[in-house]
Amino acid sequence: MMVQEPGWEFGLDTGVSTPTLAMSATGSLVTTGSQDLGFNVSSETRCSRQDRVPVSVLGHWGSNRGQRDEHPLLALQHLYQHHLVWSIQGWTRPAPLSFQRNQQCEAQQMRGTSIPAAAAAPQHDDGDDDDAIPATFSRDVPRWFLCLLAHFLSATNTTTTTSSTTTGTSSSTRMDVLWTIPPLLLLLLWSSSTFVFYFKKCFYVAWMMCLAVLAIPLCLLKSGGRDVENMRVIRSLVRHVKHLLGLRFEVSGWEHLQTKGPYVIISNHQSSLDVLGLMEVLPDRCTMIAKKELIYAGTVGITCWLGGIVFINRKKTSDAKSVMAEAAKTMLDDQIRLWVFPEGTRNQRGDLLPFKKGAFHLAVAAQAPIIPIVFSSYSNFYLRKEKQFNSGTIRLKILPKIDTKGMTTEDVASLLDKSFNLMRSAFLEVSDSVPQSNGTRCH
Ligand SMILES: CCCCCCCCCCCCCCC(=O)SCCNC(=O)CCNC(=O)[C@H](O)C(C)(C)COP(=O)(O)OP(=O)(O)OC[C@H]1O[C@@H](n2cnc3c(N)ncnc32)[C@H](O)[C@@H]1OP(=O)(O)O
Ligand SMILES: CCCCCCCC/C=C\CCCCCCCC(=O)OC[C@@H](O)COP(=O)(O)O
Repeated sequence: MMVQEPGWEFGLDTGVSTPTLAMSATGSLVTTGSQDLGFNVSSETRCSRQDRVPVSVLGHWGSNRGQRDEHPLLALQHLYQHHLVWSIQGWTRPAPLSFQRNQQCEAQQMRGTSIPAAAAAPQHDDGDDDDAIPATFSRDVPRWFLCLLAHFLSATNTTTTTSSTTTGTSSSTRMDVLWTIPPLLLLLLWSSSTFVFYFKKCFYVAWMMCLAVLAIPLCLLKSGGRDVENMRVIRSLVRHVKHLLGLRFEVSGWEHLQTKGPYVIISNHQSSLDVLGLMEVLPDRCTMIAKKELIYAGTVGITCWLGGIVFINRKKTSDAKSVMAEAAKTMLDDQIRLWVFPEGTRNQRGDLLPFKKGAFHLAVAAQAPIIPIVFSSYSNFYLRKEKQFNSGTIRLKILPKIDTKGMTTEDVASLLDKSFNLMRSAFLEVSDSVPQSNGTRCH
């Protein structure tokens, strides 16, 4: 029996230095039910390199390797991995195309006229192992993505078309689409580091939001409202997230956190991922100073509020100063520790930003010691510009406390300088020795 599935028609724009693949879901992918995947290329494809050339891809799923009911994705994967992507890359090389795979393609069985005859397909064998994935494969995400999108579009088209006629066919196709999603994600995760980057980032935010949904009632049950003790709940909820993102922490200097009473922790700030390291070492009765915008971060914002986080308006120094003066009093009254990011913003430039003065005023006002904590550079696993988010190790170095007893506002500048210099050399030291995700050392 000949089964017809909607399919794709690909156009390869060869007029630009990096060819892009355009596609539409208007073509037909015809399954013959009796042969291996077949490809077909129109004759004009081979001559008009400057034009948008239609490349019709014919294939079938169902009878590949004798399995009529093989899941479409397997056939699709087969198609992408071993034929389509390879062939399209082949197009960009001086060698002739290699849309060969199935010379027996039964073009005459195809529906519609937009798909050219099989006889026109160039039958070039470049001698490479068909199963070998090209080196540029993983960097070709957009093409991959378009291919996969084409599959979705065509499957959706089928759903729409068939649903008006047969409800049974419609629901089975819809099931096909649903079943395609998880392996599709796996395929993209396996093939594209850019996709991994966005996926991990979105996952991180979404997961934290979900955890916060859980944290809100737990905090309310624990303390009945806003309380620094809620940080214990938040800490235990967040601690596993590092595993989900493939991150490891190596902490040194635990003994320096054994200090009794209130203190001010200062640390460098590279990304929102710092929250994971922060929760790794967060002492009891410790909360943070954060920008006020964070309170609007949905469930995370509410959780931050419940955890007693002190929100400051960075744009209004006078407001921020009075909030911090108030915080110094609360520190002493309620025996609270405060974590401040003295850089005042996220920074991933491979060095520390000059410190703001608030944390040092705070410590002096409360006559509380400062405990610096340094996070090693994330550049061995996380590069925002390059869209890289691999697995990696983060070193956390807890430095000895710096006493502020007897200090006044006059001493703030020198206290800041001393802290900055200590943290900067610790940052360079821990970042230098941190293992790369590929096993080498970061320099
Ligand atoms: C289940 C899932 C739930 C997940 C929950 C996750 C929870 C974790 C949350 C983690 C939160 C992390 C948040 C991180 C951030 O938001 S970082 C950004 C916010 N933080 C900061 O900005 C802190 C650092 N900034 C400062 O300290 C600044 O000094 C500030 C107070 C903001 C003022 O800013 P600015 O004017 O730009 O800075 P200056 O340092 O130049 O100060 C100007 C003059 O003011 C004097 N000053 C500053 N502070 C004080 C003070 N406290 N008391 C008195 N005077 C002060 C300072 O000396 C300057 O004057 P002079 O130049 O010395 O005359
Ligand atoms: C309505 C919903 C809006 C959703 C917003 C997403 C909220 C983020 C959710 C989960 C992330 C988990 C931890 C959040 C804590 C991040 C704190 C942070 O890193 O803030 C950045 C701030 O230090 C400096 O900001 P800038 O670098 O100056 O900018």
